[in-house]
Amino acid sequence: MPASLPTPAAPAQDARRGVLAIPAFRKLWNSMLFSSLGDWLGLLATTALAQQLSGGSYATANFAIAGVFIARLLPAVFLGPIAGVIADRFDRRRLMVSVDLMRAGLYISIPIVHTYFWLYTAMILVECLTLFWSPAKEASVPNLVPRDKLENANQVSLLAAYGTAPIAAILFSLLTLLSGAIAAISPLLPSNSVDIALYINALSFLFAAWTIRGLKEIPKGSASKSNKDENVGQSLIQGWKAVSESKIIRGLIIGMVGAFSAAGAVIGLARTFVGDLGGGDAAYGVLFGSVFTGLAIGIAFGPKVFAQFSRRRLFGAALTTSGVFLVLLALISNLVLSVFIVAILGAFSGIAWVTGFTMLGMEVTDDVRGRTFAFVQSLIRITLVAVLAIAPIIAATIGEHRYEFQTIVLNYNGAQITILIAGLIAVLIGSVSYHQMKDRPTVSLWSDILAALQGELGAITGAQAKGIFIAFEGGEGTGKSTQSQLLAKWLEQEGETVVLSREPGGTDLGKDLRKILLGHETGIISPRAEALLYAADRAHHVFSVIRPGLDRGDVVITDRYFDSSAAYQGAGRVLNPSEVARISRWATESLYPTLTILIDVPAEIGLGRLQSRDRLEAEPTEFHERVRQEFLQIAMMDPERYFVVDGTQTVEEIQTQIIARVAELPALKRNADEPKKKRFRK
Ligand SMILES: Nc1ncnc2c1ncn2[C@@H]1O[C@H](COP(=O)(O)OP(=O)(O)OP(=O)(O)O)[C@@H](O)[C@H]1O
Ligand SMILES: Cc1cn([C@H]2C[C@H](O)[C@@H](COP(=O)(O)O)O2)c(=O)[nH]c1=O
Repeated sequence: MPASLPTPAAPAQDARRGVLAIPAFRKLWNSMLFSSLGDWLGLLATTALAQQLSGGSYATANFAIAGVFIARLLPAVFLGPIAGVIADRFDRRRLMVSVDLMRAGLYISIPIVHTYFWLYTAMILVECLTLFWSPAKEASVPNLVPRDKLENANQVSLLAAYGTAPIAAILFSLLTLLSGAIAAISPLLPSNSVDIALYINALSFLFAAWTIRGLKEIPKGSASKSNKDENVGQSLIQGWKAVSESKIIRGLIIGMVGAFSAAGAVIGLARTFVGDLGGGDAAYGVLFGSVFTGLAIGIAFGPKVFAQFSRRRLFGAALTTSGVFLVLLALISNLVLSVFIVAILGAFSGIAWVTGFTMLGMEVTDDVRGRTFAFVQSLIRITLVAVLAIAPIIAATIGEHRYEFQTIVLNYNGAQITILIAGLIAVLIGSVSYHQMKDRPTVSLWSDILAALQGELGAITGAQAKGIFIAFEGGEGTGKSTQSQLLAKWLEQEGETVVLSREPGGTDLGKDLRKILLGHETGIISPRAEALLYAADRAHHVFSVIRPGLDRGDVVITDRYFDSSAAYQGAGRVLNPSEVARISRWATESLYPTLTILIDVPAEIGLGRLQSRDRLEAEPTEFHERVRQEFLQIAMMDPERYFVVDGTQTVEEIQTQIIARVAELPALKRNADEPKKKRFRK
């Protein structure tokens, strides 16, 4: 126990506003906001233009739209990694201003030239330029924002990048509806909504150039060298080597690639799909906007709504649900319903997206995390290009079909059928992912969803810690103290710094609470008061011993933690274990152990090993048997985080099994020294 209390982390509530309060960053953010809005508008306009230029041919329209997406993605596949290195060699502010001016010029030229050739050429050039702009921007942010606000800066940057998509969609739809009125104001103004959108896009880049020009805070000269000098091929090979060892990561990547394939099919076919349903550019804008609105809702609220749900299950389940809605989208030929369906589809895709990336960050160890992300991103780009190229070919090959059943006439065109196939593939991949990563095999998905919505047991939501946190749990006399001491010794021999503590009583305050809680002289305490006293001990233990130890990178072992409360005060005292667990989650700010070792012994045997009995140990055997069953239930819910060991074996046998399990933990020094072995949680 440290002599003085650690300084608590500052509450993060105001952090997002904080970063935008920095004037230089706010200026850069404003420019990002406008150029992202313009960019989305440009994307909608160029796809609509591609369709206009097709002259009404179904096949040509599909290929033309796909061409726009491919033109936008292809440069990133080949030029992405090199562009970062080149950008680092130039003065960042000048580079960004020049790129913005050139992008503006290119967007102005598209409606003037008005040919397919120039549309694609301009798109490729814009993308190439953006590949130089983005690393220059990334490198500039740390110059404008203090280190501790970098994460918030990333959050608000993402908000600018994706949050503007639905606004652009609304704007595009409005432009389509108001283009006639705009042209009536003056003959000099363009009458075509696509042209207007492209000019607005150009203006947004001019605004960005003007803003960045005034950002004197960006230091002159070239940026420091980034670590992006691996090409896509190398990144793929290195990344695959790193991830191929883990079933979970494989499941995750299969799922993410599946999600992006389905998304690619929808994006690539959306314009023709809308056309098939009788909609025009305005409807396309609305549909596009509702996907992104759904996506934003999924990203923002999904993790909160499903906070108590196993992330692994959530990922597969969300992906499968998106697939189901994709199938519905293809089958229901109704434009209005489609808008709602794509919003829900987008929300579940958003949940899968955010859960997938969060898990990737959590499941992969620090030394290979960057590489794994680079691998996944390269794979996603390649998948998107492939799907955007293949989906329209399939749609065009299927062509337009009309089915008549007596009085009912059904029109199913290539776009719908391709979306249907994409939906079925998403359902299939989602189910594979779900089964690859499924935890808690004995708990049904439905009961898990219900429990999660009620805020029950089971999820891993706490902030990431640097060190390793191991908890020992079990009934009385099961051998927790014996085994935790033996494990601490073994870990120290392995070169780890170990903090061995216990509950109740791991702090000075806790020692006093322990006396109250376990002393016979205390007599009967109300079960709720008892639960709160244990929670108070735990809150202070986490705050002053466990968290600081983990922040230092130590291995923290605790003899009992929050499952004891769910078992003793919940099942033992017959309170609701879920409610008791909720108090513990609040007390610990959802700090979950990396691994919980449950030593299981029939209550009678454990009690028989004790020399004397304290206030709780003195409870009847039935009380302790309820406690034992609750522990077993909790462990069954999350078999990957719990290791249940039969405590009736000899001390040595138990110790060998515990060491074998702990030795697998990827964050142990011994595993970091042997990078080829056991890098991931299995
Ligand atoms: N595997 C075992 N077989 C037989 N006896 C054991 C075994 N492990 C521990 N013991 C003995 O049982 C008693 C209780 O062990 P220990 O204190 O390690 O258990 P505990 O789970 O921490 O108990 P409590 O919950 O009461 O603190 C001790 O006398 C210990 O020597
Ligand atoms: C943490 C915790 C503990 N208890 C009970 C379980 C035991 O009877 C004692 C602790 O004694 P030990 O010898 O240190 O195992 O307290 C509980 O009822 N609730 C809890 O949260």
